[in-house]
Amino acid sequence: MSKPAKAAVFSAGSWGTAFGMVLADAGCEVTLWARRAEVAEAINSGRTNPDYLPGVELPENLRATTDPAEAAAGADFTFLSVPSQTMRANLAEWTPLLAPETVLVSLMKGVELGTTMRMSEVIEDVTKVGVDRVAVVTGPNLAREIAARMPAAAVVACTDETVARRLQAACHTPYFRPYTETDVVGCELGGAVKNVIGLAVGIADGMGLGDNAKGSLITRGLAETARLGIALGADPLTFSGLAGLGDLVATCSSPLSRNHTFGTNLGKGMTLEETIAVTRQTAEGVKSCESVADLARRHGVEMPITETVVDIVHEGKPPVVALKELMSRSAKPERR
Ligand SMILES: NC(=O)c1ccc[n+]([C@@H]2O[C@H](COP(=O)([O-])OP(=O)(O)OC[C@H]3O[C@@H](n4cnc5c(N)ncnc54)[C@H](O)[C@@H]3O)[C@@H](O)[C@H]2O)c1
Ligand SMILES: O=P(O)(O)OC[C@H](O)CO
Repeated sequence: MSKPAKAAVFSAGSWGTAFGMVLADAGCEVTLWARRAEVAEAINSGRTNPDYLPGVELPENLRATTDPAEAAAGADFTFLSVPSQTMRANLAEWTPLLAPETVLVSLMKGVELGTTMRMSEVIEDVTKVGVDRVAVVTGPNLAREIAARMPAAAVVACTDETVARRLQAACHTPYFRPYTETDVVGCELGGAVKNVIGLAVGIADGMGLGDNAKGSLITRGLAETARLGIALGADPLTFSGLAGLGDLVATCSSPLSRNHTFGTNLGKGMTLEETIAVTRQTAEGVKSCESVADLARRHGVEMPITETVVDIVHEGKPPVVALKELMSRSAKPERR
């Protein structure tokens, strides 16, 4: 019998912990890196992470440490799950500690501000590891549902399909069904842009605009995601898969989505400051709406919903004004 794969997960937030459970259930030996000692202690002694996944009993083969070197040692796979905007600084610190042949896997759904890099690009840039050792896990995967072992499918993407297959085997459980992909660009853009569209749908829900508005935003949101993807060399079909439509539907329908909830609060009339104050976890779209809009402008791609989210979230434009402007844009064919 081959020995279990060793997995390091940085860090012990909602998704890092929930995905650590998936890996442990799939038979991996898992070490989570936690930023705070009390989180590591609660995981090791109480088999729980009360700050991020209250009420969830964690498996025995999942342990935690605050020592990044201990977490990284000998890992076949190193999973990265921190806020996208801190990834570069975090990884610069962890790079000297990484196991020599480890596959680096992004669990994150964001685009870096300033550079407009996707997370796999940031990983390659900081570690100098080749694309064939950098992978992505994405799809409709709300952490709380996964932690309750509710069924979900996902995509594991790497330009090297053999690596994607190894990763698939490492995280396949009776409730978590990963499919392989080689379109890393499309998978990452699907994940990052759905957070922005999730904010837009949340705003519409908060304003009480109804389900036709929701269906319209999801569909047109997917259209602008695909336009950006095509400009960046992604396969357009990726956006009708789990990383595109699948994740968009889960995010835009669920009260568990932090991005959707953030938008709903804004749509109900909370100020940005009030909304930030009641948001305890990472809502990536709040920052990534700016980097996605920047990326689109650099490539001459029109993303009106994304631009509208930037206007509301960062420019203080009232949602009713933004809605009027979005609806009165010049008429055009659906496909072009
Ligand atoms: N939660 C989900 O349902 C889910 C599902 C799929 C993907 N994701 C993605 O996973 C990534 C992480 O999200 P999350 O939900 O786990 O967020 P979270 O807010 O629950 O956890 C963030 C983690 O990052 C750590 N952290 C925060 N600032 C840090 C810093 N400066 N340096 C080091 N560590 C820091 C926190 O201690 C915490 O452990 C995001 O990109 C998100 O889009 C989340
Ligand atoms: O809670 P959100 O909005 O970050 O969404 C979580 C996952 O990305 C859904 O797949």
